[in-house]
Amino acid sequence: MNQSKEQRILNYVLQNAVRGDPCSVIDAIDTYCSQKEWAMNVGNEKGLILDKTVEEINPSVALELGTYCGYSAVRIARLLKAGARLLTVEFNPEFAAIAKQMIEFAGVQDKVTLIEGPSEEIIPQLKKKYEVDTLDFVFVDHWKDRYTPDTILLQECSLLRKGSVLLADNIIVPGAPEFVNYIRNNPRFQCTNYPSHLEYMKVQDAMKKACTLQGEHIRST
Ligand SMILES: CCNc1ncnc2c1ncn2[C@@H]1O[C@H](/C=C/CNC(=O)c2cc(-c3ccc(F)cc3)cc(O)c2O)[C@@H](O)[C@H]1O
Ligand SMILES: [Mg+2]
Repeated sequence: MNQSKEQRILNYVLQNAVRGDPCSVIDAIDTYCSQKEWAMNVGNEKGLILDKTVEEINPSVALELGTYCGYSAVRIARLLKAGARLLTVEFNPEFAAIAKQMIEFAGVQDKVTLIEGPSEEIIPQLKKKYEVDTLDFVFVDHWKDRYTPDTILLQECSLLRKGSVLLADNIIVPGAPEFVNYIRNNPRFQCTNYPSHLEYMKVQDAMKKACTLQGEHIRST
């Protein structure tokens, strides 16, 4: 059976990157996906916005929704301080298997917990099963119509505290209009827009950062 695109990306990394060097893995994926086959990794331009956000927050506990091949998991994990961890959620078993190998080859497996399953099932398990108190940082990059329900679910599960930061990819392309509407009109979040370009393309895209202004829904007395 012929290989999947994701398998070809992994093979290119295994043959062209340096084991244990996350930057070489990131560069290899960007090289392959800009020269050979486009793929929906956050890419290097939006990746720099992701890097700066992670460095600014310096999270102890980070969550990623939509691992895909593990590109942004490696990008985030390489910046985490000792003892900090990234939980990344992926429900496609083939992509999860690719991402697992990508994360291990990059040498960041000690910082990354790859959880296979749908976010709507995993998020309610984070506190008890994955020993999460609250999340310092969440990178949202899964199905675009799931950004809003999962942001609501994170709040319902008391996983966001004052100061928790969400960073959402693809605000323009493919777009997440419902999420933009939800987050913009929600007094509990302070938003910042980061115009950029679609990975590997000269097409406008953007990321949106949403900072939580208050954690648990404080009942107004
Ligand atoms: C069901 C919701 N819960 C989920 N739980 C766990 N994993 C999930 C979930 N949804 C989706 N996933 C996984 O996340 C990934 C999906 C990401 C969706 N992303 C996009 O569609 C996307 C698409 C584009 C794009 C842009 C322009 C185009 F012309 C074509 C595509 C660019 C991007 O940066 C994107 O992120 C997959 O690995 C999928 O298996
Ligand atoms: Mg994306």
